[in-house]
Amino acid sequence: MEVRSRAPGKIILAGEHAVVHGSTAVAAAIDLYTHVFFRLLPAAPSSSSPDSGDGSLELDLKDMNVVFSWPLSRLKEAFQEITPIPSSPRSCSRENMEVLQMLVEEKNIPEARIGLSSGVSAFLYLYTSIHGLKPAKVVVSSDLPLGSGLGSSASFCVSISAALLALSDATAIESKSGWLTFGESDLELVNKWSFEGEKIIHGKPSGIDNTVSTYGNMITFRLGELTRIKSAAPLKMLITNTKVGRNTKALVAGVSERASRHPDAMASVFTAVDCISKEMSTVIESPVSDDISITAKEEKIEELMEMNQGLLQCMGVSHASIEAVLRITFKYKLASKLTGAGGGGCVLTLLPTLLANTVVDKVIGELEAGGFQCLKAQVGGKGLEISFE
Ligand SMILES: Nc1ncnc2c1ncn2[C@@H]1O[C@H](COP(=O)(O)OP(=O)(O)OP(=O)(O)O)[C@@H](O)[C@H]1O
Ligand SMILES: C[C@@](O)(CCO)CC(=O)[O-]
Ligand SMILES: [Mg+2]
Repeated sequence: MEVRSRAPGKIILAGEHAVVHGSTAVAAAIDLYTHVFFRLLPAAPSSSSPDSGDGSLELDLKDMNVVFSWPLSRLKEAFQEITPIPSSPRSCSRENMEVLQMLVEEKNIPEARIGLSSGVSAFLYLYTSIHGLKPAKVVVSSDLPLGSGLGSSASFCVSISAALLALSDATAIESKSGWLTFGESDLELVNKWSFEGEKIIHGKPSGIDNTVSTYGNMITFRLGELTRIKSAAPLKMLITNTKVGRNTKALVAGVSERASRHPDAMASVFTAVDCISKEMSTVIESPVSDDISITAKEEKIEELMEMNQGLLQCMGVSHASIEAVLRITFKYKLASKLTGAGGGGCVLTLLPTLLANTVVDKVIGELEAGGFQCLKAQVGGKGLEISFE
C-alpha cells in the first residue's frame, strides 16, 4: 500500500506573531510544496526473532541527502506503550517527548543540521501515533527553503499527516486516479494532527500555518478559526529570501518574553495588528472595476504592510538583512514586510498590477546583486492533495 501527498507553503500578509496572542492574521498558500511518498511494508512473520527484527521504519529526507532508519525492535523498546488511534489527534506527553528526543539524539545529527531534530521528532510522533509500530518507508522532498518563513514546518507536518492518514482507517477517501482532495472532516483531522506536529517543532504555534497549508486559498485566522477570503483581483508578491537562517520556536518565545516584560504596551501592539489584519482582509475582498480602483486598493495594502512591518520591528523580530531588503525595495517606492517568524528568512514585496516589468527586473537585479534570492510564487492556490498513483 502506498500513497503520495503534497501540501503548500504559505505567506503571511499580516498578523504573524500577534496571531499567537489572539490577533487576526491573513495568510495565503503559495505554489511551493512539500512532497511525501509513503509505503506501508508487509509486517514481518510473527516467528521472526526479536533481534532479526520486525522490520524498520525509514525516513528519507531527499533534499538533505539523509536517511534515518529505526529498527521496530528499538522503537518497541523505547516507547513503553503505543496505542495508535488515528481518528483521535492528541498532544505528545512529556514522557514520550523525552523518548522522541532520545531516539533522535541516537542519530547523532551533525551540529550544522541540528534544526532537523525537531522535524524528525514530529515525524516519529505522527507516525507512531497514527500507525503504531508497522514497518514503512517515507520519502520527503520540498520545494520550500527550510526555516525561512514560508511555512516549511507546517507543510512538512500536513503532507506527512495526510499521507499517514490516507493509509489508515480514519479517513474515507476513495483511491481514484490523479491528485485528490480530502472531504471536510478528513481535512479537519489532517489539520488537527499537523497542529500536534507543529507543536513539537514550534513550541507554541497559533495553527495558522498548518491551517492554510491544509485548506489552501487565502484565509483570515483568529484563535483557531479560519475564514476563507477571496481576493477581488490577483495579488502579485515578490518573495525575497535573505538566506539568514532562524528558528520560529525561538522567535515566538522571544515575543512572548517581551510581552511578559511590557504587557500593556505589547497588548496595544497586538490590538493594532488585529486592526491591520481586519482592514487588510476587507481591502483584499473589496471589488475593483478599473485601473484606478485597483491602484487605490494596492496603495491601501502597501500602507498596511508598512504599518505591520513597523509593529513587527516593535516586537523585536526584524533583522539587519530584512532592513536591507526594505531599503532596496523602498528605493523603487515598493512596500515590503517580513513574512513568517522574521529574524531573517523571507520578505514580501507587493508588485502593483501596473508596475512596469522593467522595474520589477531592476529590483530583482539589485536584490540578487545584494546576495538575496528572489522567488516568484502564485498566491492563494491549492491546499493539501493526495494521490494513490
Ligand atoms: N522537508 C523537511 N524535511 C525535514 N524537516 C523539515 C522539512 N521542512 C521543515 N522541516 C522542519 O521544520 C524546521 C523549520 O521550521 P520553522 O518553523 O523554524 O521554519 P518555517 O516553517 O520554514 O518558517 P515559518 O514557521 O516562519 O513559516 C526545520 O528545521 C525542520 O526541523
Ligand atoms: C510567527 C508565527 O505567527 C507565524 C509563523 O509562520 C507563528 C505562529 O503563528 O504559529
Ligand atoms: Mg514553521
